[in-house]
Amino acid sequence: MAKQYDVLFRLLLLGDSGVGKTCLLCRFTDNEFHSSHISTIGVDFKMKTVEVDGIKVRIQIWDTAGQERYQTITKQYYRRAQGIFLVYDITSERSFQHIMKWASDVDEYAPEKVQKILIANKADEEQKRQVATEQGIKLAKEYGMDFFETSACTNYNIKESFTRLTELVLQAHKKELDVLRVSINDELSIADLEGEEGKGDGSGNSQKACWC
Ligand SMILES: Nc1nc2c(ncn2[C@@H]2O[C@H](COP(=O)(O)OP(=O)(O)OP(=O)(O)O)[C@@H](O)[C@H]2O)c(=O)[nH]1
Repeated sequence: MAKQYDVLFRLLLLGDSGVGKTCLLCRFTDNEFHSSHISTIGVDFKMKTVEVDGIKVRIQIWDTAGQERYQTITKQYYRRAQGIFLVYDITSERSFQHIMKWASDVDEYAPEKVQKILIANKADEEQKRQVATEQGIKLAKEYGMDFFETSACTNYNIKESFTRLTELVLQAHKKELDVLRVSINDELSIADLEGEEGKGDGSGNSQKACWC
């Protein structure tokens, strides 16, 4: 059977509850947006294949609950991630301040080699903005991360930010690409999936199977 992708990566979305992690994921994978907020319970995931520099990359994107009470569960997923989106909401100064806490958790629980980018979501809500673009740029610089303002609502910078993180992960794992290369038949064992594609985390924890 012809291979459908060359390499499989795991990316993780982190940030406070309500910053738009689920909407970013749904916009990227399904080009959908819904305006209601149903908090993710535990973790959920979606898959998408993208082509970067001629390499077909299957990305498994884990959407975590931003709520404090799920953090014991969500931290267990950090160590298996190759790339992490740290997401805040430009209309919430609080979500921006909390990026430092998310970043320190990543330092503690994620692999050293993990690639990170900073996402300032809800860029369409200019009239409600509490965090200036310059503040985001400055913070990203301090942490050595790339920075994107995005809008899941208007589809602004969504493909660009997911593609960029995928590129960074590919660069970081160049030497191991041969090891990571998988055939489609190996997908389930290599990915060590906890559920089937599109069925959330398989534990029944997922209330929101990406309705958005
Ligand atoms: N205006 C605007 N609203 C957005 C955007 N992205 C998400 N939202 C809204 O923000 C709310 C929260 O979005 P979610 O994606 O559910 O937030 P989350 O970060 O996944 O939240 P938790 O699952 O609780 O951690 C919803 O009402 C979305 O419609 C955006 O880019 N612009």
